[in-house]
Amino acid sequence: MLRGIYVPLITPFTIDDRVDLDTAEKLAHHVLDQGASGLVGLGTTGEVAMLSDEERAAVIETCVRVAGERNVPLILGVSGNDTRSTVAALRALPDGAAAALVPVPYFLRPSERGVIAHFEALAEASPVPLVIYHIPYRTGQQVSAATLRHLGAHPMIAGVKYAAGSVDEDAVNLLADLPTGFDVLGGDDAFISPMLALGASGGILASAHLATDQYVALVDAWRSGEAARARSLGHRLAKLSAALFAEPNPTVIKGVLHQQGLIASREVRLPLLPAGAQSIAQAMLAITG
Ligand SMILES: O=C(O)C1=N[C@H](C(=O)O)C[C@H](O)C1
Repeated sequence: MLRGIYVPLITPFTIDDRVDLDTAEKLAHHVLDQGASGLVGLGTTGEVAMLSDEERAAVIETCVRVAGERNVPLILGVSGNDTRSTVAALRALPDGAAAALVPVPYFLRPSERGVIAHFEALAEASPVPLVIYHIPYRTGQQVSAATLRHLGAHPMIAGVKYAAGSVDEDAVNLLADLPTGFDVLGGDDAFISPMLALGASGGILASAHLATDQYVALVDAWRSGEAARARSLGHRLAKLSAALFAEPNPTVIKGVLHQQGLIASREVRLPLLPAGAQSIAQAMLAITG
C-alpha cells in the first residue's frame, strides 16, 4: 500500500564533485523526521543519469541503510526503455527495496499494447512490486486510464506515479475506479492537492525536501476530509512547488538546501546548470509563504 509523501532524494555533491554520502544520509533522516512515509532512491531528482555505476551503488547502499534503520519503504528508480535490460536491472535490485519505480518506455514510442506487454513482462520477472512512472512529457508515450487500470490488476503492479503535467481526463477516470491494491501517487508537484482531492493516496514529490511536514499535513488533511484546510495549504504549497520548479529539477531545490545549510554545495552535473540566485531567492520567499 503506497500512502503519504515519498521524497525522491537529491544526490548532494561535494565542492570537488564527489557524491556526498554523509549529507545524503542526513538529508534522508531529516525528511523522515519531518513525517515522510518513505524514500525514493535514484529518481530523476537524484540526477541518476549523471551518476556512475559505482556512485549509484553507493547511493543505493545509503538509502537501504536509512530505510532499514527507520523501517520505512524504499522505492528504487529503475530506468531502461527496453524490456530485456529492464528485467535484468530489476533482477539485480538489492535486498531492502520495497518497490521499483519504472518509467513507461521512453523515446521509442511503442503502442499501448506494447506498453502493456512490457510491464506485464517486468511484473512477471520482478522480485519486488512495480510502481509505473507515467510522465508523458518526458517519455513521449501516452498511456490511458484504461491501460493503467488493466496493468493495475496485476498483483505485482502496486501503483502509478502519475505525472501527466496536468490533472487530465485520464487522471479523473483512473481515480474514479481503481483496481484493488493499486494506488496513485501524484508526481506533478504543483498538482498534488487536486490529485489528493480526487483520491490519490500520496505523492512522490521533489518539493517535499522543503516543508516536508506541510506536504505531509496536506495528505492528512485531504484524507481526513478537512477540505478547507487542505485547500488553503494546497494553494500555498503549489506556489512553493512552482518556485522550486522555476528552473530544471533539482537545481533550485539544491540551491535552497544549500542556502539553508543542509548540503555543502548546490552543484549539479551537466547538462544541468546551477539555478540562478533570483530563482533561489524566490523559492526561499515561497517557503516562508
Ligand atoms: O525524481 C523524481 O521522482 C521526481 N522527478 C520529477 C521530475 O524531475 O520531473 C519531479 C517529481 O517531484 C519527482
